[in-house]
Amino acid sequence: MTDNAQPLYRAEVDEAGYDHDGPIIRNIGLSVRSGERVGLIGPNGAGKSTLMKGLLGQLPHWKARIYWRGEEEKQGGNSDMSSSIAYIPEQPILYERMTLWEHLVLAAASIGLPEEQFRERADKLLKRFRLYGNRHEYPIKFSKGMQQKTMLIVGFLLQPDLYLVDEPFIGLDPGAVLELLDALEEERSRGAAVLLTTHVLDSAERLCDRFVLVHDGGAAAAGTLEEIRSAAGCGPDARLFDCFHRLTAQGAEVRE
Ligand SMILES: Nc1ncnc2c1ncn2[C@@H]1O[C@H](COP(=O)(O)OP(=O)(O)OP(=O)(O)O)[C@@H](O)[C@H]1O
Repeated sequence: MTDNAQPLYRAEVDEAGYDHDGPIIRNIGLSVRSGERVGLIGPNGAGKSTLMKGLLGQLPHWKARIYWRGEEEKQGGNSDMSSSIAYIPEQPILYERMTLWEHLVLAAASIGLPEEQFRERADKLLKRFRLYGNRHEYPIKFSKGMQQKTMLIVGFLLQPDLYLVDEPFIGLDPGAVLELLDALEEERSRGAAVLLTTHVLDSAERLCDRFVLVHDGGAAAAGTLEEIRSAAGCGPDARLFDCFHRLTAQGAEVRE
């Protein structure tokens, strides 16, 4: 590790899965600092979504320690962690009888966002993701990409300290991907941290400061692109894509 700043968020996961018999995830450690973007990458079925579900408290079997600003999170504790995290899911979660604008009003109310700030942020995001003209329509009737953008707008509206984002690039057109990368860059400048899962390795390489490569439920490598290259035995110009293929063919386990 080159940076000694304390992580905003750290998870040390011993075991995670859907029942006690066969954990899907074993021994993965990951951390995110303020202003940092960390990519969870790995082949289909490696365990990325399972890990994300665990971090969100949605798994039946979860043996892990979570630290927020250096303090271990205890169940029933009164830390500000949960109100400081926004989750942007891959499968949109939408209310059937609410317009896009009403989704935004509800999200803003959940964090007590003042009216003026709400309108300013909402208008900017709706224009940025080209849904301003659709704001009084029902997202349940939107295309998949428009629904994905709706989830992004709701997440960005909240301006949390940490974003957990599942497969943000799938379903977006190239213009929307560029807007997403720009929006994430702006959030980084504000100091927000991002932990995302993705298969889109060229966008991940462009965006992320560090990576955790999940393979067979463990971490096959973790670190900056340079560290991933070295773990994969790749040269200094190797793309993340090439390292990914080398490492998923090898399968050594590490703990960050
Ligand atoms: N609800 C579930 N119940 C039991 N097993 C599950 C469930 N969801 C996923 N799994 C299993 O957990 C393993 C990891 O799946 P997971 O969805 O976490 O992979 P992933 O890395 O996100 O894959 P992908 O890139 O294909 O989305 C797979 O073997 C899968 O069959």
